[in-house]
Amino acid sequence: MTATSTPLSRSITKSVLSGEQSEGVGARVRRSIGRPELRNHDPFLMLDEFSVDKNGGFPDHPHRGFETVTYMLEGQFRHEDFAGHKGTIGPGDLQWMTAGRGIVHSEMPVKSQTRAHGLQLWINLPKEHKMCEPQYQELLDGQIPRATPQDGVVVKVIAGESHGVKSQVYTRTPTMYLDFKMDKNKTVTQTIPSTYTGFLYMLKGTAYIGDKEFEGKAHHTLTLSEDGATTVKIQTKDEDAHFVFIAGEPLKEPIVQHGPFVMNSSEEIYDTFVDYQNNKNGFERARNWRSTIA
Ligand SMILES: O=C(Oc1cc(O)cc(O)c1C(=O)O)c1ccc(O)c(O)c1
Ligand SMILES: [Fe+2]
Repeated sequence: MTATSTPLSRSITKSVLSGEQSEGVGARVRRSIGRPELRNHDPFLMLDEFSVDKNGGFPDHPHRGFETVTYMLEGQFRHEDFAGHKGTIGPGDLQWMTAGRGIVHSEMPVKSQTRAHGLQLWINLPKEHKMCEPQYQELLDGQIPRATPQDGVVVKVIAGESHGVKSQVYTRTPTMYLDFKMDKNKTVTQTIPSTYTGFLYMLKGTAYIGDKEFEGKAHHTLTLSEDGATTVKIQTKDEDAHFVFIAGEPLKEPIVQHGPFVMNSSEEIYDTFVDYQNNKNGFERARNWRSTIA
C-alpha cells in the first residue's frame, strides 16, 4: 500500500477561457467565475473583467446577501447608492461593498474617459452575515499595501496576506485577493491556507503554475486543486505576466441565486422580492430613488 502525501504546490484542475459577452447596459464582460463551466466556486459567485465605454454601464439595480468587490484597471467608474454614498474610483482603486440586507446603486463610467476597465468579484456571505447592515471599504491605489518578494515581482495585497504584508480590509468571508505583476523569468511561491479554494485569472502575458508548470494565458481562469497543499508555485518564462490570485474559505451552505439576490433558500429569495417591491427590510430607501449618474 502506498501512503498518500500532500503535494508541495497546488496544481491546476481547470483552465477556462472567458470570451466577451454583454452585461448591464451596453457593457462588455469576460465572465470568469459564474460562467457555466465555473459556477459557484464557493465562496465566490462571480468574477467579471468588465469594459464599459461612455454609452454603457450598470444603472440603478439592487443587491442582497453578498459582497461586490470592484477593482479598477483603467479609466474611472462613478457610483452612487440610495443612501447617498457616492464617489469615483480610478486605476488601481478598490471598492469593497458589503450589500448585506440591501443596497440599490448605480455604477457608470466617467463620460469623458475612453473606457472603464476593471474586475468585479462577488463573494458570498455566510448565513449569519447575509442580512447585516451594508458597508463600504474603499481604498485608493496608494493605500493598498505591496509586497516585493524579489526584484521584478510586485504583489498588491487587496485582501489577506502575501510575503508578510497584510491587508486591512475586513473580510466577513475569509478571502485573499492578490494582484501579481511579474517580470519574465521569475519564480515565486504564494502561501494559501490548506482549506481555501482558489483560482488565478490571467490579465496579461503567460504564467506557469504548480510543479507541472501548467501554462496560463490572458483571459483564462485557472482553478487550484483542493488537496490541502499550502503553497502555489508561479513562474514566468519569456514574457511578463499580470494576474489576480483569489482564494477563500468555502462556506458549504446552500446557494439560491436569483440575479442580484443570493440567499440560502427559495423562501428567502421570495421574501427578498417582496422586500424589494415593498421597500422594506433594508430596501426602505429605494422608494422613489433614482441615481443622478445613470
Ligand atoms: O450586472 C451584473 O453584475 C455586474 C457585473 C459587472 O461586471 C459589473 C457590475 O458593476 C455588476 C453589478 O453591479 O451588478 C449582474 C451579474 C449577474 C446577474 O445575475 C445579474 O443580475 C447582474
Ligand atoms: Fe452592482
